[in-house]
Amino acid sequence: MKIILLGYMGSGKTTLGKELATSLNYNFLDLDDYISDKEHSSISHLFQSKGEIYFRRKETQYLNEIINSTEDVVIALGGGTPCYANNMESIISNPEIKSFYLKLSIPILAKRLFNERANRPLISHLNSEEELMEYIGKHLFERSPYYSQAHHIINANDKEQQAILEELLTHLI
Ligand SMILES: Nc1ncnc2c1ncn2[C@@H]1O[C@H](COP(=O)(O)OP(=O)(O)OP(=O)(O)O)[C@@H](O)[C@H]1O
Ligand SMILES: O=C(O)C1=C[C@@H](O)[C@@H](O)[C@H](O)C1
Ligand SMILES: [Mg+2]
Repeated sequence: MKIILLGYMGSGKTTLGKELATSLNYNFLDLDDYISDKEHSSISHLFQSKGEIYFRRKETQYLNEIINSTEDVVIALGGGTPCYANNMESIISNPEIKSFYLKLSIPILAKRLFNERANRPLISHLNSEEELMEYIGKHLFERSPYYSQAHHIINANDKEQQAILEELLTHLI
């Protein structure tokens, strides 16, 4: 089986994905790290040097490579992965995959991301938490229709990592 965590930047996909994989004794794969390794470049540098369209093409290519493999794995997607090409369709139509949307409110995401925005090329130029909140609000509005197609929607607001992990596990065992 493959378990996919998806959601906005900063929603905890990478952090939680590692924990979930350990609990299930599965391998863990972070799609952003996978792209960085394959392309020998950080995501920020890839955006700068080759542009977002190139990044999105590679993101879809590597997503398909991973989901068509045979191993049991927990996969943390990039924040935008579900919203490009036919990525969400590939995920929900595959009977081997269970997907989870980690849903968080705009103010919580903004608070979390403000100090971590440097490595996230879409938001690194924003100068205040208010500006970031405005950006996230608009962006989430566009992305929610994709995220909401996940098999399960997990309300992750104000929840400790352990509580979210336990909730995910109830859907898996
Ligand atoms: N349940 C939680 N409560 C509080 N903080 C959390 C929780 N889960 C993750 N975090 C923190 O939120 C930040 C973002 O988490 P993480 O990098 O896992 O998000 P992500 O969804 O993988 O983001 P991206 O899409 O940009 O890769 C980190 O600083 C992490 O420690
Ligand atoms: O939300 C997005 O579009 C992105 C999120 C990150 O995980 C990276 O995949 C990249 O910075 C783009
Ligand atoms: Mg991540």
